[in-house]
Amino acid sequence: MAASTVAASELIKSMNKQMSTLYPIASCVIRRISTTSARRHSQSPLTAQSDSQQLVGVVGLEIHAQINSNTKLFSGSPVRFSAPPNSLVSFFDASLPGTLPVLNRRCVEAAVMTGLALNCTINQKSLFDRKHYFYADLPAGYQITQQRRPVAVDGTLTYSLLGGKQRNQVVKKNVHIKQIQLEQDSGKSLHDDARSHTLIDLNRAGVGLMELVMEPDMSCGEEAAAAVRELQLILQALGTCQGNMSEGQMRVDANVSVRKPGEPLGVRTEVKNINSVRYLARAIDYEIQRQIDVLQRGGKVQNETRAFDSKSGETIPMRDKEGLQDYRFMPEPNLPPLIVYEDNASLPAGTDACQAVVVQEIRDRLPELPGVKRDRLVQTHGILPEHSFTLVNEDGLVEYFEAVLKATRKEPRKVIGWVTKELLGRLRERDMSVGQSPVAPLALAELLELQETGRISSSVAKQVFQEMWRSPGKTAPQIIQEQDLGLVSDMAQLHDICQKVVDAHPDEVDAVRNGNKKVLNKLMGLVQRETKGRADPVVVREILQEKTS
Ligand SMILES: Nc1ncnc2c1ncn2[C@@H]1O[C@H](COP(=O)(O)OP(=O)(O)OP(=O)(O)O)[C@@H](O)[C@H]1O
Ligand SMILES: [Mg+2]
Ligand SMILES: [Mg+2]
Repeated sequence: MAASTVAASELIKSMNKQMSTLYPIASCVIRRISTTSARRHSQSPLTAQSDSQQLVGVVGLEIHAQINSNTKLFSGSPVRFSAPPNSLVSFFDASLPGTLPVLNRRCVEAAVMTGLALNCTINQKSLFDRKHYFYADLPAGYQITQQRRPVAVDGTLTYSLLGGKQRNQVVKKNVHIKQIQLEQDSGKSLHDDARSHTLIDLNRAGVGLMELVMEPDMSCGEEAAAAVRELQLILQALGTCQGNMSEGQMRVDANVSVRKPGEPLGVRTEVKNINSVRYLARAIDYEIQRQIDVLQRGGKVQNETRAFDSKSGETIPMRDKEGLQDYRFMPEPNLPPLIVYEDNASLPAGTDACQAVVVQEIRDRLPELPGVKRDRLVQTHGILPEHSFTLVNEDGLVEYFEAVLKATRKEPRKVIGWVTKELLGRLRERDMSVGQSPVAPLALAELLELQETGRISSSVAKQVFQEMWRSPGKTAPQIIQEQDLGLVSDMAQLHDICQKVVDAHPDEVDAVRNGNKKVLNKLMGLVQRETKGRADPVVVREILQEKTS
């Protein structure tokens, strides 16, 4: 109690001064890392070797996703990342006496939409509860959450891994979603090691979260990483959470245990607050191996909360022991049950439709989800499944690809290489988004069209693309004209160049005449060198064949 009382009183001062408050409390690890896509599924689930061969990992995740909303869950304070400390704090967020929660409809709609996208049952009536714990960054001494009856239950997340010998087979897996509950975020404690003090920032206090609780259906870090990555894409497609893990918009608690298949679940540990997909995979695999080692040495796994240390790659016990905590759950007295309606027809007479949450309206607004998008891309454009993953993984790339396709006759299977290698490769090198590409889709389409209709060779097309990248706004025809890169169409000139090459390489010509057709490619390369890649390879081959026959 003491800690939260101090936090609340000190906060008032800090709200006036717009500066952070100092408290001596437990340290807090803060990491900033970039989001990465799940790696390929190259290994089988972790298992113990030799003597206890059948011990396998069991993984269940709790994911806190920050709801993409302008204001907090129960107050009108704005939600913004990296604002000055304690500048986005209302009296309610600071838990001043006499303040009451007002539920943000946008947050409820986001949770319902997320539930629908994950095939959940939406509870027509859900309830809010108080969960008590005492940290300086939780000034009320409790968090409002949904323990007894959450807004959505019993769903499924389908995620994919790339497996098989050639790593291009899509393996689909399911993880059950136990529930999605609405709850408040806490503030942030930032430890100042030098002064042994902790700074409290309440900007995040009261921000709306969806906690998604998954059943323990996964068995290794790789699966968990793929599931979280898929969830991140789904939330981003829905717009219900921006999913930026490095900004803490998605934080994962990994519950891990090991057991022999068919036996009851083992004792779990909970690795808290992991904010990168890559670290999640590493933390889980480390934890599975650690538990196997403990059991193999005859020890027992403790039900405890752990943290992942990204430097050492290890999980380490945290000071608070989850098992000992009593949250003293109680119904939140200041909020009525949350009621949502299936459709407009089920609204009680006199209800203002604009104030109600109507499930059917939200269902009608569901966008195309990543899994559906990938299947559609493979089916309609005939591209490989792994290319559909690359496209969907990169924000805006599907739209870019399809805009190029619309404006060129080039086959999708040929366009995909340009988009995923030439374009995406360059964007990644420079850490740029698709929206920042200096080459617009129509400009790329124009270039590809010139190649498709035989006006330039494929090697020239690559040169031109490089130039378009370097000089934004310059079109392909402009560059081709300026640098005289168009195909050499003068047949007499081509014959002359080919003749020169043939005359200068009698040994190669003999080899071709003796049936070594590969040497013809060398001669073609020499002609291309002479023409700076501007000769039509089909025509050059014909001329050379004639001259070496
Ligand atoms: N033996 C187990 N091994 C691995 N995961 C487990 C095991 N038992 C439960 N889990 C997972 O642990 C998580 C439990 O989450 P839940 O929110 O229900 O409870 P909690 O962790 O006690 O609460 P809190 O929200 O306070 O962390 C679920 O994701 C579930 O799948
Ligand atoms: Mg939980
Ligand atoms: Mg938990």
